[in-house]
Amino acid sequence: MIYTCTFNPSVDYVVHVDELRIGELNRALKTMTFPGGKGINVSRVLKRLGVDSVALGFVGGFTGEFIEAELRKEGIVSDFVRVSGQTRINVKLKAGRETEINGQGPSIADEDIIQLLAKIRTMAVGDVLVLAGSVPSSLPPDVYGQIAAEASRQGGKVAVDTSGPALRALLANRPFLVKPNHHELAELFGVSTPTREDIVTYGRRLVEMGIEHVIVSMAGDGAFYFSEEATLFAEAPQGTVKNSVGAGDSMVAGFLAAHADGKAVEEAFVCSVAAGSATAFSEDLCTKDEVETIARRVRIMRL
Ligand SMILES: Nc1ncnc2c1ncn2[C@@H]1O[C@H](COP(=O)(O)OP(=O)(O)O)[C@@H](O)[C@H]1O
Ligand SMILES: O=P(O)(O)OC[C@H]1O[C@](O)(COP(=O)(O)O)[C@@H](O)[C@@H]1O
Repeated sequence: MIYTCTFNPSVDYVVHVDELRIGELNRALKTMTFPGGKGINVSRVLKRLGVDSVALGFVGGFTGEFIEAELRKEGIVSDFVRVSGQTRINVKLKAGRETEINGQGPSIADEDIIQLLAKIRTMAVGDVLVLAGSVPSSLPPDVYGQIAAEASRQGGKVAVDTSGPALRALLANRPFLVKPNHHELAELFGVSTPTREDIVTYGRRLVEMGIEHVIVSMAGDGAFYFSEEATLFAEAPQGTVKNSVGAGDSMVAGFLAAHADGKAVEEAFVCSVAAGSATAFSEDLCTKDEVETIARRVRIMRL
């Protein structure tokens, strides 16, 4: 089974305006509301690709209830810990360019973490735990490390999509998959504007640190895959970007879905890139048909 864990879920409120006028009244052309947060997006894309998962994490308030209800509608099993605060609302402004305002999220108490750990203890050997998204500011950044260590004790494998201190703290646990974007990778190694050579150097360094699969996404500039056996590069498929929120999460789901299906890494990487771009070209997350259509256009280069 694949478990996704979102410490800081969100209701993603997408607002389209023709032009953003700061300091004035703006009227939206269109608004949309989605259950969000990185692990939740991974669960939603996995479902669309025909793979079941259980969504774990912390939810609270009416926004938390919205997320649970939306996942139920999509046939996704969730087993969240209910916290006393309210799940955040993240504003995604589309005014030609994309601007995001992500909320802080509720406080998580020690008892909430204990409840989550109890759920992790039910994982079986070979299960995958996806730890994705930011850690609420009330928690120490190494909290993901504790959760990852518990998953490993159960014989589970850990996939990671987070950034900053939380990502740094998790590397010691040798996750089976990490998917930073190029900015997150550069930050990890203290570089401000990474060249492609830097990305290859640091991607390979993560492999040397014991990480089995490393995917580095670069939005419209393509993506790299690194493992002990291979360094691969894929150009980003061409298309019109409608909403790139969740593109990175879709990459994680695309890779895991193909991997769960026993596909070779090249094919899993193609599925990952296709899922990322299919999401970027959609209002919501990608569908299976869109991923399959775009996958036919993805060309992999072995370096
Ligand atoms: N402008 C774009 N054109 C085509 N594909 C895109 C575009 N933006 C994102 N993608 C796809 O989504 C993937 C993840 O995007 P990225 O923005 O790097 O991730 P994150 O959301 O984690 O920052 C890319 O590797 C690519 O496949
Ligand atoms: O936990 P964070 O880093 O604040 O990110 C949360 C946001 O990221 C998303 O999961 C989208 O992530 P990506 O665009 O990186 O795939 C949104 O649904 C959510 O609003």
